[in-house]
Amino acid sequence: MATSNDSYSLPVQPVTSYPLSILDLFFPGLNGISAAVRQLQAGSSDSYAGILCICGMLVFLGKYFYKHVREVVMTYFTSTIHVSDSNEARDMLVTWISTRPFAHKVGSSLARVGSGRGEFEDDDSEGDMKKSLHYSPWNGSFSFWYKNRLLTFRRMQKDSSRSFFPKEEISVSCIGRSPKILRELFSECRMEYLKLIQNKTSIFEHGDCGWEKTDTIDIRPLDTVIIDEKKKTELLKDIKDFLDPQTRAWYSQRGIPYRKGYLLYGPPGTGKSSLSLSIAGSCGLDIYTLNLSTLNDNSLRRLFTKLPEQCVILIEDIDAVHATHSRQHEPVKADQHEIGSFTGKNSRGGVSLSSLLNVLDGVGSQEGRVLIMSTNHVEHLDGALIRSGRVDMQIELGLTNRDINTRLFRHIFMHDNPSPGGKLTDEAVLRKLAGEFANKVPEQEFSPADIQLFLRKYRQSPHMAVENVEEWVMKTKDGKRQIKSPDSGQLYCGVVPPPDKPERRFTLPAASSSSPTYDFLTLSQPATKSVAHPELKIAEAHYPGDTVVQRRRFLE
Ligand SMILES: Nc1ncnc2c1ncn2[C@@H]1O[C@H](COP(=O)(O)OP(=O)(O)OP(=O)(O)O)[C@@H](O)[C@H]1O
Repeated sequence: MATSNDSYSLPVQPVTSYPLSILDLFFPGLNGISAAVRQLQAGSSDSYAGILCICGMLVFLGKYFYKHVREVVMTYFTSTIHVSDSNEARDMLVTWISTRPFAHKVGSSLARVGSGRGEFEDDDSEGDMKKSLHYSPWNGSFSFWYKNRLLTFRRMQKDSSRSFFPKEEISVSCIGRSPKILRELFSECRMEYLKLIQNKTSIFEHGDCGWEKTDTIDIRPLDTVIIDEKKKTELLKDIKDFLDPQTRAWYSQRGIPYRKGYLLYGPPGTGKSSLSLSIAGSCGLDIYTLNLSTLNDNSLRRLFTKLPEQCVILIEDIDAVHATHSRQHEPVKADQHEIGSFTGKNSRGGVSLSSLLNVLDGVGSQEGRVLIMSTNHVEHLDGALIRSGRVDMQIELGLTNRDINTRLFRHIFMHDNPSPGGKLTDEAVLRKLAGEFANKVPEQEFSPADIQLFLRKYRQSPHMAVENVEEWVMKTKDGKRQIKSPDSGQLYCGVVPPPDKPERRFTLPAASSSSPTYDFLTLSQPATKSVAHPELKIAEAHYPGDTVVQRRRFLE
């Protein structure tokens, strides 16, 4: 009986060998395998079990061998360059890799709809822009030849359990201790990338880990922003002069902080954002947009320290946050100078005015940056925020006058816009029509956005635009006329519905509530002022008694 039992089970024999126990510390599981091998040697198992044991042993040792040899090779015989997820070096490398034929053949790819950060476009979607697919190598590694050297590209998803957005680890390695070939590769990636983003403006927003590029758009030519030419030229000259390398030396020799600040102010739709984008593009600078209401003092400081040497920082609607408001007209309460106190969204405490002033021109403030702040209410801003030194130039962008109306007309009906009756090539006709149009539009009544919206409707026919403008003026003025509120005596403005939509009423929420998306049109609650930007799909209301600006998207 005892004999038959022996043939089916491996009697566990005590393993007394000391050295193997110590080895088990380094190679967990090795003890068990060696015991099995010894039993096999002792002839206590059948031949299949023996083969299995040997295979298991080989796999086990092979795994350790490969891991350690790889570690040794990677440490002592290769060079690697890593790129950070949020840095543009990553975009340079992934763009280069993604556009090489070998990248199209890798087994694991990341697919994205829309132009991503360096993905190559699917051949099948060529010509069809709608939801075009883009691919790039993902979660794996592959080798490729570059200048007769074998390089390895690795792109892996990091453990993203603690982050909402998956992060990546990207590197390129080569055999040999010199990273020269890798630097040559990066240099080529950079050159190609610069060519690709030529005539483009990159837009960065802040996320969990600092700045992230969210978009790359074509540079908006300055002549498409129609404002007072003198102001535009003066602004452009001032920024170009500031960016001149000699200016930097001049500033440093005199101990003047090398920074610039501008304030653009005026009613909505007068071109503040458009001018900022266009100026940045014309000067070859990227735009970093700052949303103060999502930040606290620490995150604001961190973001400013991570800004590149030369860039535009854009803070739009700076008056929409309480901390920037003038302290002269109101008693100062503990929380009153905290951004975010209105929305209550910033549970971490918001940004204080002192911190904001500090990052703008304190000791640790970034040199070389161009700050552009925009506001609809310059009168609300704290004097400290816009004092000389912090803001070097204030530019008012106002409602249209005769000159602007004429130029807006000419801009829309430029020669390359064919009219239905043939090409509008006669400059004299265009000049005459523009003059007639401007005569019919009252000055200081409409924003350039209003005028542009009207002209776009008739973009095929300048004649029709001139014919219909008076009616539009009357209707629009009617809609904008001020109405006495029966309840509070506050004045507020009605809002004009888009021409193709029936008027609908909605109730503005109380200033403190966070209301969902809703249709806009006629106010049923008094507000000091309300404005709709049909083009931007936004309605905004300024409440009496406070300076909160409510902006809400309205439905299509
Ligand atoms: N001066 C202008 N020249 C050309 N287009 C303009 C001008 N002003 C406004 N527009 C057009 O109107 C739209 C809104 O403009 P923009 O966002 O620049 O205005 P804004 O002053 O920044 O408004 P807001 O104060 O609401 O942010 C854009 O499509 C822009 O092209």
